[in-house]
Amino acid sequence: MHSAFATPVPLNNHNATRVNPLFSRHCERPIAARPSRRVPKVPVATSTSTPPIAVAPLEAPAKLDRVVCKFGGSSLANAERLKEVTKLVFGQVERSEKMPIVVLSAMGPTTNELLSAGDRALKDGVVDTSSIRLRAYEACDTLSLNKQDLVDPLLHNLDELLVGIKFIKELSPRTKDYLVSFGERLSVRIFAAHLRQNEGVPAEHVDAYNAGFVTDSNFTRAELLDETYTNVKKFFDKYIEDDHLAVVTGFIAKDEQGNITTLGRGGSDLTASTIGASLNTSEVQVWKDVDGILSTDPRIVSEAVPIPSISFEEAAEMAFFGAKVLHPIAMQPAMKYNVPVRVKNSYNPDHPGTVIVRRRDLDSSNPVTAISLKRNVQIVDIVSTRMLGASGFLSEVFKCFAFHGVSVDMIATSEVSISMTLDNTICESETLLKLKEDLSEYAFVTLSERNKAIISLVSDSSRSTNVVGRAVCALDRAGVSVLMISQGASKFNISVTIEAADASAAVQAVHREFFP
Ligand SMILES: Nc1ncnc2c1ncn2[C@@H]1O[C@H](COP(=O)(O)OP(=O)(O)O)[C@@H](O)[C@H]1O
Ligand SMILES: N[C@@H](CC(=O)OP(=O)(O)O)C(=O)O
Repeated sequence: MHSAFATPVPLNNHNATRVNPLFSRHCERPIAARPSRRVPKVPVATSTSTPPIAVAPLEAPAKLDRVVCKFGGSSLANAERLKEVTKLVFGQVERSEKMPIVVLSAMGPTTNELLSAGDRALKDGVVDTSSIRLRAYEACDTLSLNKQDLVDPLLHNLDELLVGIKFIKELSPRTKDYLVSFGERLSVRIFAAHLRQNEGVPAEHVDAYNAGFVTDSNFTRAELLDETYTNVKKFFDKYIEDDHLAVVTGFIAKDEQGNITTLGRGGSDLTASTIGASLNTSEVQVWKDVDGILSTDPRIVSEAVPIPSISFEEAAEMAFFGAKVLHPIAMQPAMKYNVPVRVKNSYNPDHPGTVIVRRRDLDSSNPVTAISLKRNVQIVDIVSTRMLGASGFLSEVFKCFAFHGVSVDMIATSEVSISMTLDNTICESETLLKLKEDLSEYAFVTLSERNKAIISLVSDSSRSTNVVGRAVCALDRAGVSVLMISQGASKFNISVTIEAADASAAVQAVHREFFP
């Protein structure tokens, strides 16, 4: 992800900003400095949080009476699950007598298996697609579908690709995107054929790039180009007119040269919200294996509770700051066109789940909506007496980050130092070393180990009184040391950097405090 700092950011001493690069690539804007409240011994920051997004005017055009339903890998583990998903799709048809648009991810762990198969071909010279083939065959056999026509051509291409990787000994990001695209391309073919042959539904599979999904060439985390919206609208208008059911691949697209790209892990959520926004549908449903968005990661806190409703901004903050439940960018189109997103459980469809809507539609009294955790974080400390009273110093620092394409999550400044956190899952160590070398020309720079974590308390400004104090006390009682604190100017998010070793204990302690 790219830095938001192409525009110089003026900051005074003791002022700070946290940068959320969610929307950075197309939205380079100055970030206002805000006065901070200090907590002793800890660098404290106020920060802008998710940048404001233009929302649709109140008198927006009437909604299209259609639902986009996205089913993730966890809802599509096997043929039995596909049958359950069929019932959920029919539920939509019954409700509105209109065909929904269905977006599918790859079945179960297929994406991870494809990546492992690529690695094995590259490193061990072994071409093994057995687990992927087995899952696709099992689904076809159980649903009485003709696997020779339906999946064999794709599986044959996949084998050829892996043989190519084995011999050329190359697995570039471009090849990786082509490789993982087989997962979604297989699932939509199987599900559409099942709806057609077993249920008599006029269903067709659609590879998203044929529906107009076009991205830049930033393979493995490509960004959608603006024309996608008009392309997609044009493409689906025909399906809506004919009332046919489209089963669309999530996650994948093509760049302008015609190479297959992907939208980053979990990108099917973004495919669904982009279709919803393009057509201005009444709702986008994202079906998972949990009862909606929970107050925190249920794998860390088993008592995590479902959140009935949450704002777009809060959901975006949660996703950006580590909650794996939604793709970080998926809220962007839905927010822009005010399309409600409902997160539901395909294993417990009667549960209302979580609805993600505009802020003003919400009604909640808890000061904290949710807690998320981001691991693999690294702290950069930049110390220089040149900061004292000097204008332009920070702009030089941020230009360096922009030049190396490194984005920053949190920032805190004092008279002579800046501390920032970086997300290591998207930073090559080589890039960081070059950045450090450049920054060292005018400051003393230290780079911590990748052993930090950020806990983010997602909250709404009107409800966030004393959240910082309570969170810090809860951490203190749990014996967790705080390294940095940042509170967004929009107060959607209060973030605390800690040692990764303390991460689970910290989340549990803070969750106990706010969700007793
Ligand atoms: N705050 C949270 N709320 C709900 N689920 C969460 C949260 N944080 C992490 N998760 C995890 O996200 C998973 C669902 O996301 P994901 O696996 O991407 O679903 P899918 O593949 O179906 O799209 C859940 O099984 C849960 O373990
Ligand atoms: N299959 C892709 C895209 C995706 O969105 O998957 P899921 O919906 O299962 O999170 C992935 O695993 O990243």
